[in-house]
Amino acid sequence: MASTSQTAFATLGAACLVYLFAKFYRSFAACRNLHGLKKLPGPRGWPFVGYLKAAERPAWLTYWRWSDEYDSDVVAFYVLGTTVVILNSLKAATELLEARSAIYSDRPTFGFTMLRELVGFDWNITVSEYGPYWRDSRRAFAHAFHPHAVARYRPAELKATHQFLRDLLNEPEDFHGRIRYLVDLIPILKYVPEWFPGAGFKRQARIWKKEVTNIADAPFAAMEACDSLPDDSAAKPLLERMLDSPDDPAYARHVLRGTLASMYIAGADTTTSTLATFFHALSRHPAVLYEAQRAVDRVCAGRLPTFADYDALPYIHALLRECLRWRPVVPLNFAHRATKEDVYEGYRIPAGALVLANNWAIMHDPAAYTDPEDFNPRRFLRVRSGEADDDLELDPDVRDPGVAAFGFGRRACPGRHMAYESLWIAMASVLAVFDVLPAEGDEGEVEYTDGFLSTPKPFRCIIRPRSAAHAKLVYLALELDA
Ligand code: HEM
Repeated sequence: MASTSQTAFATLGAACLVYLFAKFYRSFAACRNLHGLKKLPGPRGWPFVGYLKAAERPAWLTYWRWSDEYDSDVVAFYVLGTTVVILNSLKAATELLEARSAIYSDRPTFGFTMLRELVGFDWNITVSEYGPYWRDSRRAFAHAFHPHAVARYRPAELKATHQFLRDLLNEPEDFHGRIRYLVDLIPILKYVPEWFPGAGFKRQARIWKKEVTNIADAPFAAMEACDSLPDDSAAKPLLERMLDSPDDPAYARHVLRGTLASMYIAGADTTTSTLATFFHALSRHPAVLYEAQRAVDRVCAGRLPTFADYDALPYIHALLRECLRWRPVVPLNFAHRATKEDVYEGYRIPAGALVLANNWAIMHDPAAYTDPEDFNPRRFLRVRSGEADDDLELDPDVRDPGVAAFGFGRRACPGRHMAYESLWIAMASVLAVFDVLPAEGDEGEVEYTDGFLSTPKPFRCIIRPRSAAHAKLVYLALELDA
């Protein structure tokens, strides 16, 4: 006779099966035609479970191809009870994620339970639900990183850039290691100890939890240990804000701790990867290097660039835009979750659907960018009217890739202004001093990772000063900074 425990397990198992069947059936039924609305086109998969096949990698290219196959800029598939919607055009992404951001600003729970609950990652605003904690953390971010606030970090960015140039003079072959200096430019991270793990860590949940707690604690503890924070620290406005809200100091502390750590998690690899793309692109496109150097020389002959040159160097803005566009570090935008059922052009988007903008497709759209696979900063420039051929300005008719590179709506990247400015000064300064050339035997295309973030795999290039006089500019600038 079966034991009581066997019977209990069998009953429990049957109940689970019935529950799962009912859940899948409900979700499956939910994604069929309702109220006369059309069902989003896309691969169908199996009854109840849906499309279980892993998309051919990189996923953003596969999803983009589906737009041709199904003749629609919005495609969808259904997997284990969840509808995943891919937006392959800027029109669809802005219409849904920006214009209707009241509906599309949540993050998925599906797949994130482990991160949030088991690993204790719930303080990270990138994955946090659209609720009070997220709102408070975003407010804190806005306080430190709104477009006007970021100007306060410019002196620190300039000094750090000069030190970076010195490191490139001394150890040009270690440029991969050296571009990590950008992480220190996320200003509070000056107080983060060196052992601090990178965003790419991958271990089991048990080990993670300890590390994740460290990540959240380290910047905050380091900040608290400082008697007084310098003005160029992003933590300073955040701390002042916390002191301004004495109602619930423990909660304010919790928000601040999570906000500081989120800056590192979301800001480190994204920024350094864009700078690595800059070295990659320059080393493979000597004509662009030459043109960019000429543009810098015309404005800054005999000195290093500063932020006072920001408007006078449109070529550097074009170059930075092209780096963000050509090899986007977030090719498939982080998923937004629909909190309500919605209708887009007669198609039904069920509540709970995950909606992903295909940033790659938007930034390689041939209707917006001619020959999108070419690396060509000139696409963003036009000759200033009535001026000489080399007097260029940004062409307002060419779509700024920033509309997609930093995401959409209420979840759009809050660090974008700081990231943009620190990359701009780094690129202008490198061009003022260095030639960037392919290393012998390493002239081909560089491979990129195809995960959550797409970053260049290690590659070699030659970074050498344009002349002794150019190298001297770096030492002069360092003396002035001291
Ligand atoms: C080149 C550099 C960067 C790029 C390309 C980039 C791109 C992005 C993208 C595509 C998103 C997703 C937006 C969405 O879901 O719609 C995002 C989110 C985010 N980024 Fe950035 N980012 C960069 C640098 C930074 C920096 C320097 C910081 C911090 C100082 C930062 C902090 C964040 C945070 C906290 C989020 C999550 C926002 C939320 O969920 O509400 N990022 N970023």
